Amino acid sequence: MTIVLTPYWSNGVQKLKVAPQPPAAPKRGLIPAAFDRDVHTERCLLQLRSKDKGIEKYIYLSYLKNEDPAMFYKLCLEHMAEITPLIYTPTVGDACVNFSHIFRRPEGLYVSIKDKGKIRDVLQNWPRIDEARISVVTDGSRILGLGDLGVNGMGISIGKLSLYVAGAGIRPESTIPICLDLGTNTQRYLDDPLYLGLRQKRVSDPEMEAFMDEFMHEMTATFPKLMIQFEDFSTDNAFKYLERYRKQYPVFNDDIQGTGAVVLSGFLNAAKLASAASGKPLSTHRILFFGAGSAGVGVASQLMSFFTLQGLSQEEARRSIWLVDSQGLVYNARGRLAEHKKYFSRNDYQGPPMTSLLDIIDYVRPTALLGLSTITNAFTTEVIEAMALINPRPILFPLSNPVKLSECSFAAAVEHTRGQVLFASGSPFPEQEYQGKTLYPGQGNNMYIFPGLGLAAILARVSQVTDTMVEASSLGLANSLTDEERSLGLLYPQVNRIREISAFIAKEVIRAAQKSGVDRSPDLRNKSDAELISFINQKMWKP
Ligand SMILES: NC(=O)C1=CN([C@@H]2O[C@H](COP(=O)(O)OP(=O)(O)OC[C@H]3O[C@@H](n4cnc5c(N)ncnc54)[C@H](OP(=O)(O)O)[C@@H]3O)[C@@H](O)[C@H]2O)C=CC1
Ligand SMILES: CC(=O)C(=O)O
Ligand SMILES: [Mg+2]
Repeated sequence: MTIVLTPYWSNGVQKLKVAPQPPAAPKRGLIPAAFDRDVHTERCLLQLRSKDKGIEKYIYLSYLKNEDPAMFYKLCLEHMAEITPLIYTPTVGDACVNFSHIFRRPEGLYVSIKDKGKIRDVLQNWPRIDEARISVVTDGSRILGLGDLGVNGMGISIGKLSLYVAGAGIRPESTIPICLDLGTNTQRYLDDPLYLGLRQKRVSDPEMEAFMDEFMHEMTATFPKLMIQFEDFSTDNAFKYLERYRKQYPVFNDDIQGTGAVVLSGFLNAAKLASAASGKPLSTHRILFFGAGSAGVGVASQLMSFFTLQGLSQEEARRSIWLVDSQGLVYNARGRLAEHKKYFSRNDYQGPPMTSLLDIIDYVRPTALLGLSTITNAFTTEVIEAMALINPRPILFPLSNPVKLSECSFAAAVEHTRGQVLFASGSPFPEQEYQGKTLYPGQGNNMYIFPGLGLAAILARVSQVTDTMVEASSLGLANSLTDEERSLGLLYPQVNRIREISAFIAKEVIRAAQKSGVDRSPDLRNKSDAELISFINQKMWKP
């Protein structure tokens, strides 16, 4: 099927034309004599590879996506490991920072505080209302670890949705990237004549709240079959709006829940290998979080709820987790704490503030150190060596994005643990040779989770996203490692299998939705697992 998108900014007419199958042959003279679609795939790849800089490759791929979406997604699927870092982290970080400068043409929906009171009118301008199934919504206030990028955050919604299409076969015309323009507190953007957003500071909390209530209400009224992913909201708002809407609308927060799921999955696979080396069971793990924001606390909560399922009491599970923030170890006697840190705040430490990560490691003696802090190279040589001294196979997950903010590189982790590290990072690192052996880094990034989770939510037409669905996505991912991948010591499956993995995750999530009673596709209940997988595969859009 050929999809022809009429440029909707050109004449105010917004429509999608779906050409009948098979597409009409091109008119004579409009295509060169030797043009061949397969050869053209190679041509596009060569053009992409001829560019030196990541950002140039990003711009080329954006152009390709707009001009020839089928070719763009074909390249994504056939060269997933090469292209994902260009359309997503780390390159999407550069693209967002420079979004107003590299901007070519509008893509997605911009809803601003000036639209308050008439948000429905704005949403109704979307050209593909009936097809809309999934939206990634950001307010640009915490894009990756890069801070408040204002309306430039649109790049992250676009990037995540490209992965929905490539990774789970969501139809391209069913996706809506949205950036809410509520101002920005980043002065250099306010001063930049090319900046594309409103030139005002961020609105107050009550103003944002009223805006968000109207926005969510109108989204559901306009797009009744839409699933919403909240992305890269600043910490307080990430927690606040997830809690506010999660029982009312089909919505999830990728940074809290998607990250929780992906890290639990990698942790489980790492913990098996660590336990095999130490002889200690899963219940004895001690997990230190360096970074206690939306991602850190989201992951801590996910690990904790898994531990309780494994038979630990609530208190035992809570006590296996320590948080560190910009002020050091998080503990009750330290004084006033942000709401989201309170649950994991320690009540068993009374001393003076403990700020050095080395001291904290010495005190906690963690089996796993997880970085979600945005602090580049916070896992110094000494920190990595300290972890290796305590553990035969230390678990080190520097998860901050993009790659320049990673708490350590894979090379450093391998070198300072003498090849024993169990490693996953948020952005990709190259493999390493160590003593004649190739070691592979894991990529602990929510991109393994949200495509399958979102696809399941769409197919089962869920009314809400439950904790059990998120957990099912995590266990589905953990269980999708093949024997070959396990024998290579991988913690996550190879990304070129993403569609197969997404289908498996989607099946698990649909089953969890059915158990929770939040599904609204009764037909899927009668399908066997094999039938369900085959149904999911058949529903995936293929370029
Ligand atoms: N791999 C993945 O899939 C994902 C990765 N991430 C990455 O995680 C990172 C954090 O995201 P998020 O949690 O939303 O951001 P937040 O801003 O909510 O959290 C950052 C945390 O790091 C802490 N921190 C800052 N400076 C230091 C320091 N010097 N020492 C110790 N802790 C410090 C902050 O402390 P304080 O609370 O005191 O300010 C805060 O707790 C980002 O880089 C993001 O890209 C996020 C989601 C998914
Ligand atoms: C991966 C992701 O969601 C983040 O870094 O924010
Ligand atoms: Mg994010």
